[in-house]
Amino acid sequence: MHIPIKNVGADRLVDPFQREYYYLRLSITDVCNFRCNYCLPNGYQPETHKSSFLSLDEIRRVAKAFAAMGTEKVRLTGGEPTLRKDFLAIAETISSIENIRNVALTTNGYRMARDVEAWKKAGITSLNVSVDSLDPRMFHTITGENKFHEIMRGIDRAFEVGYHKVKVNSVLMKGLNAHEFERFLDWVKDKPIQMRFIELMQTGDMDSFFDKYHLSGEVLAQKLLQQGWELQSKGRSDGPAKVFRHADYMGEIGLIMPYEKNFCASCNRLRVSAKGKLHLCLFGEEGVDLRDLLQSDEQQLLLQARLFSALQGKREHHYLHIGDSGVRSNLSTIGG
Ligand SMILES: Nc1nc2c(ncn2[C@@H]2O[C@H](COP(=O)(O)OP(=O)(O)OP(=O)(O)O)[C@@H](O)[C@H]2O)c(=O)[nH]1
Ligand SMILES: C[S@@+](CC[C@H](N)C(=O)[O-])C[C@H]1O[C@@H](n2cnc3c(N)ncnc32)[C@H](O)[C@@H]1O
Ligand code: SF4
Ligand code: SF4
Repeated sequence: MHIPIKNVGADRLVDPFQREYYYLRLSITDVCNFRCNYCLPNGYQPETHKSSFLSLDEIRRVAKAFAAMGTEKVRLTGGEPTLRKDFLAIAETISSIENIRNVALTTNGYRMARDVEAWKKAGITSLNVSVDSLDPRMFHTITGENKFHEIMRGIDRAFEVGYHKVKVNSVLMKGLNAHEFERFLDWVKDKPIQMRFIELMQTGDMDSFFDKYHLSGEVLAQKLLQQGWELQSKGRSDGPAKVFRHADYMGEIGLIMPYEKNFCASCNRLRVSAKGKLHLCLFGEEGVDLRDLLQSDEQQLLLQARLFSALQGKREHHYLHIGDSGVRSNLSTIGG
């Protein structure tokens, strides 16, 4: 069956609130080798009746359909995306798709020192690496892995192979790593690093963890403003961080504050899980299966029509402020 896309208005990804989607967060595996206490405290647990993760061809088809509808940036995430054996082929494939200008990666950095040069050659244009602490022991406590020095070597290596900027993610938690805030600021004084502090988000797997460790990003924003940091404006395919700059610092600071009022007003991103479900929001719904329309190149227009029609059901915002994280038990199955 042929669906005339133009006639159903499905050529751009626009939702009922007139938000347009330029940014696809594509999870390519649920598997992870870390055990971050806020994400997978017991490590990745393989499913007994597991369906496989999207193949390279399926990934190419989904990215092509999004690109045809205005997507200009694809972020590879997971689980730990770099654990996939065909990771380089995935990066190369996506970076060769017309209209995709930015192929970004979010990683725990485990393979970075060894592989970052190959990532660059394969077309990864920007790197976000998670570093929850600058203290090797605290890093181990939070992530379950004693890999701090290796990750730091990976960041140095990224600059050596030609990345001009690296973004570093840290979930700041009360009584754990929150006291490192100033230390992180000092760390980026002479480095082209955008240091991002992510507010802990409540997920279904958490019981008292959230109440015990959650730290409001608003407090950090006030501190930055008092210290002379200035808020910068954003581009249309930028993520949700509020970015601050300071004349005395080479690095930047980004604050990701999902509990802030109006956080979702500028939502510009959609997600596809490693098993091929479209998720309209990081929180909330079960997802819309796309896999049956990823089996041949000829299905692209049908796929686009499904994407557009699903998008019309997108909610205006998440319901985290009333403690509702929907079906999301942790963020590793959707890539954050
Ligand atoms: N609540 C919420 N959190 C998000 C959203 N997008 C990203 N995040 C969180 O922001 C954190 C950092 O995300 P990254 O994968 O580094 O990417 P990003 O900051 O969105 O993207 P860039 O601006 O391209 O660097 C992760 O913990 C995500 O879970 C979103 O739409 N909603
Ligand atoms: C799910 S991970 C996937 C990519 C990669 N494994 C990594 O850690 O960078 C993406 C981001 O989500 C963040 N994250 C995971 N669970 C979170 C939570 N409950 N609250 C806030 N951020 C979270 C992580 O810190 C990481 O920066
Ligand atoms: S945050 Fe990333 S590295 Fe840590 S457990 Fe989750 S998926 Fe793995
Ligand atoms: S929580 Fe949902 S609606 Fe809000 S910014 Fe994130 S993906 Fe968009």
